Amino acid sequence: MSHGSQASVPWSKSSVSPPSVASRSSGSLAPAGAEAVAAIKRNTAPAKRTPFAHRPSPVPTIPASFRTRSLKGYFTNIRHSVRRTRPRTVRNVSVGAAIPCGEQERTGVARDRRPGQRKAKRGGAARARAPELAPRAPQAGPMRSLGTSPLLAIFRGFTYGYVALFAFGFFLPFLYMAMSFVPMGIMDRVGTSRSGSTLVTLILIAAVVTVTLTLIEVVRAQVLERMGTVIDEKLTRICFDAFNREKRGAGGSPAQALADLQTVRRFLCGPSLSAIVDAFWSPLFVCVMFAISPAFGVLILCLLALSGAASFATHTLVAGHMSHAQRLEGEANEFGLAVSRNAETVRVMGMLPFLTERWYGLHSGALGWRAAAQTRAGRIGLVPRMVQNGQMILVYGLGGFLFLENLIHIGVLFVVLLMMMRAQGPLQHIVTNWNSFQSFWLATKRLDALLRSVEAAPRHIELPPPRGALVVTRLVGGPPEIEKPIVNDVSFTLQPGRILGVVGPSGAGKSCLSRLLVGIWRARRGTVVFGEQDLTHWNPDDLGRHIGYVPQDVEFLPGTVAENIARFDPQASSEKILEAVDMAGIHDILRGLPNGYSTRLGPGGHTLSGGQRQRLALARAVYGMPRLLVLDEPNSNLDAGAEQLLGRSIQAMRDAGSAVIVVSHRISLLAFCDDILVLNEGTVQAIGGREQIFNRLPRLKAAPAAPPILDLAADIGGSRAA
Ligand SMILES: Nc1ncnc2c1ncn2[C@@H]1O[C@H](COP(=O)(O)OP(=O)(O)OP(=O)(O)O)[C@@H](O)[C@H]1O
Repeated sequence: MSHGSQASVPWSKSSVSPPSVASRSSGSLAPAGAEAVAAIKRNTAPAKRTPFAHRPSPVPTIPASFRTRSLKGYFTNIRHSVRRTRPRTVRNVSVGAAIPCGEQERTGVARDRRPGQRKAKRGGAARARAPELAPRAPQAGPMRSLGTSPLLAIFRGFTYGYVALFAFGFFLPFLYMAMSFVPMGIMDRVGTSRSGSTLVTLILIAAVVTVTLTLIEVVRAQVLERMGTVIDEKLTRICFDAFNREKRGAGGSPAQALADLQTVRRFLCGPSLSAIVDAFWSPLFVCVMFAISPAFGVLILCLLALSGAASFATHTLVAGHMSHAQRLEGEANEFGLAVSRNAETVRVMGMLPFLTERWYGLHSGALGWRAAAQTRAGRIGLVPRMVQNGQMILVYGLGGFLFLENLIHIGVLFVVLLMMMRAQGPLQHIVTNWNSFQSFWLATKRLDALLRSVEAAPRHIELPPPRGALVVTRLVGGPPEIEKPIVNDVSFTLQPGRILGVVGPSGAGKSCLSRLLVGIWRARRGTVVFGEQDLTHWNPDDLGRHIGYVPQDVEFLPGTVAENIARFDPQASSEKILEAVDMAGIHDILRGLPNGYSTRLGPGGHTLSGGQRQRLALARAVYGMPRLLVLDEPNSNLDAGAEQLLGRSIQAMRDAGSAVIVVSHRISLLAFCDDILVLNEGTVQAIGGREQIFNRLPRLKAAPAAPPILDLAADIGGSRAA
């Protein structure tokens, strides 16, 4: 049986003829694909819109007024400061990082391009020369120099906004003071003169002050909220993008980066910042108290010192307990998530009781440390709390004594109480929320490290589409987290229009080699040159469009089948998606899905079988007809018929001029390969043409040219038909 014959698999759900991959090379769609295109076009309105394109749900977007003038005068400052900072921020933060912010900076750096946008001129000198890399000045180490901190550069954009907040903070104390004098006036003037008009005047003054205070507080909260939104908008995509690229020493996870961003945003735009601003004016209230009577001044200073010392002692003495608790909480959460991920296996093998105990051990450990911390903090805070609860008595007692000594007027006590609250309030907030200040500082350090790592990334110039061989020279590499390289001294050249099969025993390093070839890991030594350019010269997003990759463990992202095939490209055309489907020969799978191309995948979506996942992953890999296709065990879950389709797909890709690498344990797939590389313990044991290797290695030679199971399947089909 020839390889080109169609596979008929009697037990498959639909006996759809595999698409005619031969017609692909002529540029026309295969019949099945053409039908589907026609069907899609019939059901599509407006005509220009692709049915696969992501349709955004009507979620509220950031109001334009957040970036434009909405509250005249004050907001003008913020808007100007943001606009003035934008170029600097872009230069500092996102150069070379290929951040998909949609802004094409004029830095000469290759940015994300939408499909359809033209690349630089093909061929010529650009192709022949190695690209000029313009490395940035190294900026290792988090928060090494505040002056060069990219995060600070972003915050600097809000200088005027923060100055305005500070100015608000200047007026507020006077308004609070004015408020505090009103009850004193009522007691003093109205009490002695019994004048109704004086009372009305004082109440009117109080009303005006109250309205002004409330307005200022509301405006201040709104200003902070809007600044927070702008900070978020400027940083969210950078953080998400940077963390999902290489982890350049920043540590953590994407979720951590976004959580850090939330922490920074909440701090800078929440009550903590207002407390800092207000705290600047606390000395003014203390001075007023000193002016009323030095005794009150000393009292407030003593109270402040006591509460500060208690908070410092609490934070210092429970820090160890809290860090133990947090570590165990993290471990318990991770363990719990791992158990949930493997819930079926856990249940079926009766592991749940043991795992519950293990998880509870971690969880109760965390609880224990927290309880110990709380007990200790409670003991330390006992005296300050008592003093705080009794401070009114202290003020009244001291005030009564001073009144008896004729040193103060009794009505002054209202002023003193209010001044005390205002002086203590912000400082109290800072000390009681010291944890949020610490979290802010740590989150800032991590974000700064992340942004510096983005800055330190090499710049990439736009390269023409790769044409030419994949040349691997003395490649050494492996997982970055382990010191010893897995792949050692591997060299080979793969011309376009060839299929290389990589075989070897389990653990030989085949998957590691695949990862190095597609650029997931960087080579420690040696080079991988693709289309006359070293892989490291490419902007990863540009390179990705020329590479198709099917990993060993296939995962799909939350989205429709079509979106997953189109790699979530919002500009994907129906034709391109169908071309990929056609090339991978998965029409039968699509017909079996509840909503065809619109079936949702990922968590909560439709569950595909292992074989279906691999075939769909192949469609995603061949989307856009990449020049290099690397398939890591793409047939491990396939039946013989599907394996035949896979073989035909890779041959079609080869015929279209792609270089194809197939890692496989199954010898049957090697029949479709032109060359074979045998890997063992990370090194090349043999490499050459298929027949040559078959002749050298008896076990491979024993493999038939076509898988026998296919004949068997055909026989079964034939006997059934008869
Ligand atoms: N991320 C990683 N971290 C640490 N070690 C790894 C990592 N990935 C692979 N290894 C190690 O590298 C070696 C080669 O693994 P690799 O997955 O490349 O083997 P393979 O030839 O693909 O095996 P198989 O055919 O079983 O998939 C193994 O010993 C494995 O433990």
